[in-house]
Amino acid sequence: MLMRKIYIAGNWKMNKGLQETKNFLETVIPELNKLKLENVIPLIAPAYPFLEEALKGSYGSCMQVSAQDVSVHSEGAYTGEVSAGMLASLGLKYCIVGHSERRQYHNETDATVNAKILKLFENHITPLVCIGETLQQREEGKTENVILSQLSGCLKNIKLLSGEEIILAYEPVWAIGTGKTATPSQAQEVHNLIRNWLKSNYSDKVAEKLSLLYGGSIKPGNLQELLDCEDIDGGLIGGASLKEEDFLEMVQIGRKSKGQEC
Ligand SMILES: O=C(CO)COP(=O)(O)O
Repeated sequence: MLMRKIYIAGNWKMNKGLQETKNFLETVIPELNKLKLENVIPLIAPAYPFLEEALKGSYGSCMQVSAQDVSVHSEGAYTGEVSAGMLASLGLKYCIVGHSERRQYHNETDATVNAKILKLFENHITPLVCIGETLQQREEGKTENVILSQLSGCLKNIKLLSGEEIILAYEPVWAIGTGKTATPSQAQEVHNLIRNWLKSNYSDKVAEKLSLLYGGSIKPGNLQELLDCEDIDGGLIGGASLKEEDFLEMVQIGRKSKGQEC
């Protein structure tokens, strides 16, 4: 029996406006409603202005909606920022934090990510925390050190008991939007490292239950081989999640993987 939840999570980044968000949901939701999805959770992360529309359009279905980021602050004079409390007031249950694009273009550090996780916890929102090494770090043989340091920095003083309080995504920066996917064995190696770190730093239970997604140039054609890896529990998908038919195909692949009933 499958132990962990499998997420097919679309990070839409700065793509899709209001009408495109509506169109996506009008196509995808009726199809999702026909499926028996036990442990597979379809999720989309639209831009802030369309979260409410996405929540409305997904209401009553298994589709989950996530924000792409959150402020480290609770309220006040922070022009352009959106707090975890504001997201919670919409009824939002998930939020991505620490994406490499936030780290690269907005100078976010592991300490920033840590502060954001705490704010999300206070507001009962599940953080989807991204970590991953750059090409240079991989070529210099630093992948393991980088991943372990990101884990301890992002999860500093974060209490995990069930393992379902948080989702982690391993996204090698060199595989994002480049068409270069990590090979299943490269991805599995890092996922196994993360799973073992969770065992040592939390518990067997947390390591067993925590969903660990892979992200970076996933598409319908390569998702199955990634999901075949023991420690990969779904995908955080950029470009390929924007097309309705690809998203649905990837949900189907998730549903059929890991001995899932279908
Ligand atoms: O950054 C990603 C998801 O968060 C991955 O993006 P791509 O799937 O477009 O490579």
